[in-house]
Amino acid sequence: MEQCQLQTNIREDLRKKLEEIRQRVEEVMKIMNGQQGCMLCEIKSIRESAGKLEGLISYYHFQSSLMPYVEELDEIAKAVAALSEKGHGALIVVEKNDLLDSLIGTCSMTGILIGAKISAPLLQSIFYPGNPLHDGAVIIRKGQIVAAGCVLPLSAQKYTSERHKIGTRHRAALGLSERTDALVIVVSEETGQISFAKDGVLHPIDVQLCTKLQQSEVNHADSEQS
Ligand SMILES: Nc1ncnc2c1ncn2[C@@H]1O[C@H](COP(=O)(O)OP(=O)(O)OP(=O)(O)O)[C@@H](O)[C@H]1O
Repeated sequence: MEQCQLQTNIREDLRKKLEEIRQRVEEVMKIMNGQQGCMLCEIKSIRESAGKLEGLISYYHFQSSLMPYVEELDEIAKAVAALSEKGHGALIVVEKNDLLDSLIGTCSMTGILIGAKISAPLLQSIFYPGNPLHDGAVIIRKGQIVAAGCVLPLSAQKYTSERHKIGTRHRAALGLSERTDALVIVVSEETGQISFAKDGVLHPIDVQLCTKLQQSEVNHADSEQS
């Protein structure tokens, strides 16, 4: 994982969530030692808190791995948060050092060249259901949406590490991330879950939570300045 400096409020939130988990683990230990209580309920809470923690850390990891390659991270985050809220499926590839020409336009039988500046409204319209380009992946290179409707190689993996069965959109994200250093963002049409695939691993992320946190960081900085 890249070295990253955590924003103060994100670090605070991580600390709170870890503390919540620690307290729950202590409760489970007490129940094991004879104290009255519901062990299953405590375990369920630990799982929920760990899931939230994973979503937050994943988002931070997502941000820090993309920052050197795209300046318009906020536009991408806004677009995926909106797509997730509306239940519109999406697949967005951010090219890093490995060139993805073989997937794009003239070098491929699929994919339509676009060549437009990255913007949240454009990404949302591309993945609007029924739009001729909504199937397949968008490819982002150096601040531009270079192509849409691109077909990615599928991974042979059919399950995530939690043994959840995954469909072809997620397998396409994994497939490209297994073969190149690209980071691939997926929004599930079925669940609205936002994930990213990197180095052959799929990580769920909590964009809404982090958007709120970033907003409160900006407000906090503004109020400190005034
Ligand atoms: N090889 C591929 N390259 C790019 N996009 C693909 C590829 N295979 C499937 N897709 C996209 O995924 C869509 C089908 O998603 P499917 O429901 O099978 O997968 P899923 O992982 O369960 O996703 P969701 O959670 O959104 O339903 C297709 O309509 C297409 O847009």
